[in-house]
Amino acid sequence: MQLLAEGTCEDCQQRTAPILYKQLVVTVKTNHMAKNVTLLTGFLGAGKTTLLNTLMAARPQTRFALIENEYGEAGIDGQLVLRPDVDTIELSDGCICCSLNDSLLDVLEDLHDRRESFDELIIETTGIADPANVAVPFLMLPMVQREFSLRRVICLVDAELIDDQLRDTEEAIQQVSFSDVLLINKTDRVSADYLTYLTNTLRELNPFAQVLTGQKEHYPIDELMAIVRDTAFASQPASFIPTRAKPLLATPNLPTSYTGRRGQFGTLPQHHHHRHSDIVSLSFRFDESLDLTQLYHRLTTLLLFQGKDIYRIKGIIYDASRPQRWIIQSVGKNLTMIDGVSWEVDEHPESRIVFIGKLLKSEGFEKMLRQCFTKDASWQITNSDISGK
Ligand SMILES: Nc1nc2c(ncn2[C@@H]2O[C@H](COP(=O)(O)OP(=O)(O)OP(=O)(O)O)[C@@H](O)[C@H]2O)c(=O)[nH]1
Repeated sequence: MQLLAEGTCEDCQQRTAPILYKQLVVTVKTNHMAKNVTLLTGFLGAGKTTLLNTLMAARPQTRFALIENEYGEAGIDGQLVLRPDVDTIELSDGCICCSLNDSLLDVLEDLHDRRESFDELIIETTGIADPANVAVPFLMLPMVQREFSLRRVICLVDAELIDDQLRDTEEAIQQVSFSDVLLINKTDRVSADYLTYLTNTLRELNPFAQVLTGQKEHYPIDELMAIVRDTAFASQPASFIPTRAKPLLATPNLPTSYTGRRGQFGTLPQHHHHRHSDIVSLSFRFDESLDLTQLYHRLTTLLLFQGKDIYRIKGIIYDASRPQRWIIQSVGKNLTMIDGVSWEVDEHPESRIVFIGKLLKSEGFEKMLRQCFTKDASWQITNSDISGK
């Protein structure tokens, strides 16, 4: 060990506090280099991508890397990210809290290899992810901790639907109870009294979280950013870590069975694998034109009669009678359709649509979509039962 009187950070060329041993200089340097990580969670359709776009637009100088996880096969979310310069890594057809946990480590290793190309990392989870499981590598693997500092877990909460979601799904409870910040979104859809009730309910469920409110285009970005920059999550004393995380962190004996993954960041214990009971995603992809008006009417009817079990519809639609792609979305019974960018001349237009809900069966959806095709559609169907992943 080399004795030093003082250190100079090679990255910022500023003098550090007097440091005695070279080992300590190394520690200071690695802390300096650790990339800040923000985990964005929240139930299906709560507004994660909407907030993400606002956050990134508000900080044009920051070079973001983004991990976009969606468990539908269709790969739609990446297309909804508005800043074209963002280094987006899409992990589709599974959830990084369980089936794709190893893939998350692979992506982190890859990002570490090109760490000079970005300043901060944002991870948008799927709407049914357990954020505690996504956080595990950042809290338990020393190699990951050294390179990535999980600063905050922000949970988007749909003001209108969260009450039902908390009643009906374990996933919504996990998300609310693990997060550091609960941002009640879509305040335009509820009354002020209801908002007060909701704030109290959420505070009871997670007394450690800061509760903020906001709506599309009016997010408390400064407040949110200040929180993101707050004390490193991983170094908080255990008493400040939300109750749900404690069993994970307090595991006295790590299981001896591992996934078998080989990589510089190590492996995760298998006991974090879990199932998303009953929630199914059906993904459809096809390259023939479909009638947008017809589709809109059929989806409206579908939501009217089956809305309770359909948590989310997302689609990018090709209608040959229109120059642009159309983005169709539903959350609860609210269906919206907006036009997106035009198809490029050399682009192969195709439609992708995903339905996510409780025990959905593909036959009915397939039949309905077939009825919306303008003519002779050739298409490909995939569906996946999340509970098996
Ligand atoms: N009325 C209203 N709608 C909103 C607000 N924020 C987002 N939305 C809409 O809610 C829908 C879902 O928003 P997203 O940002 O895609 O939600 P998400 O959480 O990323 O969705 P998933 O990734 O599928 O879980 C979109 O149609 C948004 O335009 C809001 O404050 N008010």
